[in-house]
Amino acid sequence: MFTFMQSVLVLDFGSQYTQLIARRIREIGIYSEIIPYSTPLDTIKEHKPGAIILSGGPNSVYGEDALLPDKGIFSLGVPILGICYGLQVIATHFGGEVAVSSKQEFGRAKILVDRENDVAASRLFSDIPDSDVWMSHGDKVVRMPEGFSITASSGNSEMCAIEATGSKAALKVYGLQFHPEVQHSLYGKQLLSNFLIDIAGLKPDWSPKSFIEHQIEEIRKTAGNATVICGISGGVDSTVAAVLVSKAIGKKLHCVFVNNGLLRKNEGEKVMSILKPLGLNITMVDAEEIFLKRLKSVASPEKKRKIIGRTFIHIFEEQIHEEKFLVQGTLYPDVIESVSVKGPSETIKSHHNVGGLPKRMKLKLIEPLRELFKDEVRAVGRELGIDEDILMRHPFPGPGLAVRVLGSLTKERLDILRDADEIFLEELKKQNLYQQVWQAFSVLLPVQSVGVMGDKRTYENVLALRAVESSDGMTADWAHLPHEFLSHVSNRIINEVRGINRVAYDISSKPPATIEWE
Ligand SMILES: Nc1ncnc2c1ncn2[C@@H]1O[C@H](COP(=O)(O)OP(=O)(O)OP(=O)(O)O)[C@@H](O)[C@H]1O
Ligand SMILES: O=c1[nH]c(=O)c2[nH+]cn([C@@H]3O[C@H](COP(=O)(O)O)[C@@H](O)[C@H]3O)c2[nH]1
Ligand SMILES: NC(=O)CC[C@H](N)C(=O)O
Ligand SMILES: [Mg+2]
Repeated sequence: MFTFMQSVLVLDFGSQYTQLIARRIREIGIYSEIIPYSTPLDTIKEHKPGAIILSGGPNSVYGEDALLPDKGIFSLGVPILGICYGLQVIATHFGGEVAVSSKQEFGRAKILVDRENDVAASRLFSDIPDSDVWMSHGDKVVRMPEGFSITASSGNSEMCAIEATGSKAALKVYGLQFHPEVQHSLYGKQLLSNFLIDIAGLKPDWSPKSFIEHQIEEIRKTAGNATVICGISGGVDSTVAAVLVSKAIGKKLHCVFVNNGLLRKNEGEKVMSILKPLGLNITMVDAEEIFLKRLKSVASPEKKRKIIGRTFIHIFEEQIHEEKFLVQGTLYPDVIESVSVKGPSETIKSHHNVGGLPKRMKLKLIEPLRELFKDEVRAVGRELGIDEDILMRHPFPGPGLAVRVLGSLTKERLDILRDADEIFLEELKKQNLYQQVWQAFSVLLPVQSVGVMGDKRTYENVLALRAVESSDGMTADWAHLPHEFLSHVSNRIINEVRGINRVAYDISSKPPATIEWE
């Protein structure tokens, strides 16, 4: 939590767009943080927010399952903007009424901005024309709260934008039925900027540089003189986290790179050599034998993940001497997935190698990137002077090739996959396609097929190639790689890799598929 930067708190009522709100705010250059809607007033006050945004959400304010924030937020004197469900919370709090609408509104709608002599009646709408916005609601305000005015309407909801005016104007409370955070709301970002900069008076001073300076200060305060351990994988997140922490505490940071036998071809040496110029204090631990021994004959994807998670812990434990803190490259989407609206009880996904780690080892966490998205982490990495070759690497999951050799693992099958995957990645780089996809890899299927090679019948493995386009890994589309390219890769793999006689290309999107196969 930053207390030294002007921040915006987004109270999460469970909207699918909550992350987008936080992101747009940071694009405007202002630091923002998402917290559960039920956060107590005292905690909210500790954040010293410069503005508060109430997100949308699936519930209805008049229903039994209505989610309501601490009422005290309306007396803090901090400007508040409610979006969709957030607007409905505001309307009912101030004595208005919300009811189910006879016409639901999903998708595009046009708003008419209330104006006097061509000037928007509300500062929120200054320089915003009548324009398209994105709606997603089934309820609407049917009676205005007293002291509020309508500042924009749409065909279906007359009270589409409202705000406290007259004697209540000093409250600085605003509500929007539509979603300014989605791209389809054409002037949405301008509107958020009007709220944050003009109305709340916040300064756009969030940048990778200011982020780094503040983090270094925070990390020094947290770690004091203690030594700190960091699991480093050669991936973007742990590398940026490690460099940032080492800038703060220097050689007191001890990085551990585990070769779990599930890495890509020559990855161990590659990682050690690309990390070398960073001057970090890194120990490479060769744990291939123990990982493969424990994974022997295990075919269930969940069992594999659990064994890998536990074994990572085991290896880290062996490396611990006097360390008190553990650095992790946790990113914002991970945090959001594990802090749901109903609080920590509803964890959606626990990361393979972090789950049990802190509690069991009594290590305290340092997670400097937990507010950022991947592209923001890359921007921070760039500011830290980390090489593009590291920053633009595709994500690689901790369980590695174990979840890409489907079914039982053997070293032989891992090696077949490694050889094929190297050809795929090498060709992507050669043809300048590597940077055009979000992630690309190969999967060895537990299926054999008949082929003919040199007039001889073969009965060998099938390999699937996977390449996806995505912005955060939460949703993804299969990458439409050129047919010529796929044909060339397929040819090379079948000719050069013993044990594969057929190559398939995965054309499933996420959802309903996932990016990895296991
Ligand atoms: N081989 C490894 N050795 C040590 N730590 C690891 C290893 N693989 C993963 N980790 C730890 O697990 C964390 C989560 O892995 P994850 O793959 O999400 O992140 P990353 O590898 O840092 O970045 P990227 O998502 O770009 O691959 C890492 O930040 C790192 O701390
Ligand atoms: O560090 C990780 N530990 C894991 O257990 C894990 N599982 C999936 N992934 C990566 O997350 C993204 C989304 O993957 P899925 O669509 O397969 O869930 C993709 O980028 C996957 O590679 C993982 N990363
Ligand atoms: N997207 C939302 O916030 C929806 C709010 C409320 N449940 C409605 O349907 O109007
Ligand atoms: Mg990784």
